[in-house]
Amino acid sequence: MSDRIGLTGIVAEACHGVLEHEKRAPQRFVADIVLECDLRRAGTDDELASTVSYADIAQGAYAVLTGDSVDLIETLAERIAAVALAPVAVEAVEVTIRKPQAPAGVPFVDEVTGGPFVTVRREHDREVVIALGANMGDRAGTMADAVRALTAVDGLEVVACSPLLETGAVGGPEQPDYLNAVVVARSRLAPWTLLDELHRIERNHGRVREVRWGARTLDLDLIQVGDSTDDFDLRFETEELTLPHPRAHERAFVLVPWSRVDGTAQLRTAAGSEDIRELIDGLPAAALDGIRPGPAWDPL
Ligand SMILES: Nc1ncnc2c1ncn2[C@@H]1O[C@H](COP(=O)(O)OP(=O)(O)OP(=O)(O)O)[C@@H](O)[C@H]1O
Ligand SMILES: Nc1nc2c(c(=O)[nH]1)N=C(CO)CN2
Repeated sequence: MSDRIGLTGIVAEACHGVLEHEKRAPQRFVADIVLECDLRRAGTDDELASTVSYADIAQGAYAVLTGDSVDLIETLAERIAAVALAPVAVEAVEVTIRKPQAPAGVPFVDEVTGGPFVTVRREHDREVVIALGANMGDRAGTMADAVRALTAVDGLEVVACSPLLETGAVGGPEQPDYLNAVVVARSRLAPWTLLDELHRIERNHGRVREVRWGARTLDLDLIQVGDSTDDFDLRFETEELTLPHPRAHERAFVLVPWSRVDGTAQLRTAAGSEDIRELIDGLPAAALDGIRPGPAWDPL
């Protein structure tokens, strides 16, 4: 993503360094931070929640610079990168730490821009679970095309894909059976950017939204974003996007293919993290009745 938010020249006097006297006599440290994020949404809705508060990042970085004394500017850069990467909108960060008064045995050009520096770049790599469904047209062909389209999304790396399962339609009007599958991927993208990509792929496959839960050429749902160790980006509730998907826990056509691609997966429900195998075991027998193997495929 080429959109960026920058903070240059955050300056603090602090006691970081390897040498004994650096631990006692404060010297200057300067941090420059570049956040890579998709700013299209914020540019349209004018909402702070769609972007990152640069003041929060600046204060977080300053707290690291003035916090615990460390030996290396690498450590400062790593800690500030972790702070800057935390907001859900941020895809990647670049952090530069300068030490313009460093005791290096040589003069530097000035006391702000000279001296040694380190730059680190870190990007998000969150697990993403995507459910696919189709019950109109060439279902298997469309599903395979959709997986290929997912592999072509910049910032999304498809890791594994479940077998195709044939499932009876749940809810909505009378309609043909579905093919369903689940893809597990990793991504640096913000969840709303991912949703935009899913909608684009749906549109390219003739998806129209007329009847709720009606028949469709292709349906791509974002089931969950983030790993179980994350705690800042797992839950997301806006008008256009709810994460984890609010109906995933009760849908055999999502849970069963997901369990085929990741048998130990957990879904974060309102009740906490739940083993998807336990969720499947808790479904009424009727929910599992209509699920059977679909055609063989190898879309990756
Ligand atoms: N986690 C999510 N994944 C996909 N769409 C979501 C999600 N959360 C909210 N939505 C919103 O739901 C809207 C309707 O999506 P869609 O047409 O795929 O619904 P559906 O498949 O008929 O029903 P369901 O939402 O029960 O799966 C989308 O426009 C999207 O903005
Ligand atoms: N079997 C099956 N039933 C559904 C499906 C689906 O993918 N498979 N999707 C729905 C809305 O997303 C509603 N009902």
